[in-house]
Amino acid sequence: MSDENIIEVSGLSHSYGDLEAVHDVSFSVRRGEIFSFLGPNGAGKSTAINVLITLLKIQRGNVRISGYELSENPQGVRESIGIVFQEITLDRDMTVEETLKFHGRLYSMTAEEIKSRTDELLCLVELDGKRDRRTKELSGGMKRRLEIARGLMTRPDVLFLDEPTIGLDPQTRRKTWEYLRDVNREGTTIFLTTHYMDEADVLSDRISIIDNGKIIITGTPAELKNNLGEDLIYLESSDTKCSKEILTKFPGVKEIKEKDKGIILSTYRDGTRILPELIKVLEDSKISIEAVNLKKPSMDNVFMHYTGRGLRDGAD
Ligand SMILES: Nc1ncnc2c1ncn2[C@@H]1O[C@H](COP(=O)(O)OP(=O)(O)OP(=O)(O)O)[C@@H](O)[C@H]1O
Repeated sequence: MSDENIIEVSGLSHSYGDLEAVHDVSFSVRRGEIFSFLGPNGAGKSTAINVLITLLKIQRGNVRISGYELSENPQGVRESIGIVFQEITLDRDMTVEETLKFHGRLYSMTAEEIKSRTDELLCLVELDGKRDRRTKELSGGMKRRLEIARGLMTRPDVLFLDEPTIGLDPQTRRKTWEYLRDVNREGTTIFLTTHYMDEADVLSDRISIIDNGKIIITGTPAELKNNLGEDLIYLESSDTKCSKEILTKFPGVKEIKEKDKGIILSTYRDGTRILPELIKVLEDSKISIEAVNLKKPSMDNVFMHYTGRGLRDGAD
């Protein structure tokens, strides 16, 4: 395993009877990154994550996490990971503090370690003031934060989260993203599955789009969007007609339309790269630029491009 990669997966497949839920999936996660599986319901995300966290027995392929080969040493893998499940799995009658302490004892942490880690994590997820509350009295967002804290009790190398913000309201989702970023800044690698495009987009260092059990493409959110090309550039200049004539034949420009006081260009390649070149060409022709706007494709466009269909954003 390369030191850089904390998770390495190659040729992973998993079937339920005749149904192949995960098909020949390969990817790696670098130490310290936030990596997401983005795909619709039924894409195979939970199946894949459940194999990685040792809940499902590996059928085909190789998985290496934190230096442990999953098929040879599932216990080693278990000890190096933390898990936050899709469903709330808290004991309703335990208090916030008891939840973390119980987890620490379960994993044979020393009393001293349990106390200091509990204090640290309750501060991190801002539940310090709720220590003595029973978990059944917490809001959905607080429960999720407590589960994240519990997953971090043993200082895992990697925290796995299956749909971390499912069922939460938009504001609580954003707050949860902030906590996850803080956790990541502390040095924990994060692997998550999501069907929310905005979640994958704003939170991840890299994303694998998964559909029908297969990884369609992997990249940073910017790479995935930039690769699509077809950015839209709005440009107002001192001479609209002349600008249009000059830019029609410009390499990378797909189409030009006049709009409002200027022109709109759609591009074949990354608009951030074409834009400075366009500006230079116009300025060389003594045309001055008065306004510019660049619109990048969204993750919706990316998903649509690679899978041929849409994935509802922000919906359950
Ligand atoms: N225990 C099971 N037995 C049989 N089929 C299953 C089982 N679990 C999942 N599947 C099927 O495997 C496929 C992948 O499901 P999986 O839950 O991995 O997808 P997902 O992307 O995580 O979706 P979701 O977010 O809805 O859980 C689906 O067709 C699903 O119906």
